[in-house]
Amino acid sequence: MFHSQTYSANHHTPLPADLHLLSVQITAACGFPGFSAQAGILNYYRHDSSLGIHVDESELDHSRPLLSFSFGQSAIFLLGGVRREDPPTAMYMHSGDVMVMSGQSRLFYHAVPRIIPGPQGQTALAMEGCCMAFFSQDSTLGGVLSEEDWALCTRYIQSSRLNVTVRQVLGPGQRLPETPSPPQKTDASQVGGVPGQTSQWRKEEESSL
Ligand SMILES: O=C(O)CCC(=O)C(=O)O
Ligand SMILES: [Fe+2]
Repeated sequence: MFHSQTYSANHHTPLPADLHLLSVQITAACGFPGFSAQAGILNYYRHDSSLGIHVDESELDHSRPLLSFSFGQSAIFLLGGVRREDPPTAMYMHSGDVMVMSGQSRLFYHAVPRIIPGPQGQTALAMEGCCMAFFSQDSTLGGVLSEEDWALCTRYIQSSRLNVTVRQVLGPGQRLPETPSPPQKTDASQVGGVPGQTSQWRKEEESSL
């Protein structure tokens, strides 16, 4: 079952600057200027993983779009409606796909019931196309990954799916409460991060569909 999360003003790791810029550019191109990428959540899926039905409503401002980037193996994504019982539309999410949930769909129920192998060869290609650019020399993360680490990531993504969602948490004039939760685990997202923007890590959990 998916548990709701809360954002904290005092416990966060910075969001990678590249991911921030990419999110701002995609949302602007989709007609949503002024988006601020304030939080990121990473979902790791093995071949037998799933994500239960939920609505992303932990953010304080729901009027801003939510972006979802997919890498590695494919997924079946179910997009429902505002009510849990609304019949869902099933769609594939392949490596390199970006989904923008905006307007009404920002608060639609959704779930990931199945991970399926990506189209032959496309996983590796999308990895190269998307992630090489992400970790390129021009990038703030450039040079961070050794060849050995890169080989490890490539192997990992050949049997797993990685999904990154990027959200704007606060509307104009809104502030996060300070919370006493323990500091989050540190990771590569701290390199070249955007101060004041959050990166959270969520392990996927079994579906309750
Ligand atoms: O993995 C996905 O495609 C969906 C992730 C998701 O719904 C979320 O992070 O809230
Ligand atoms: Fe979600």
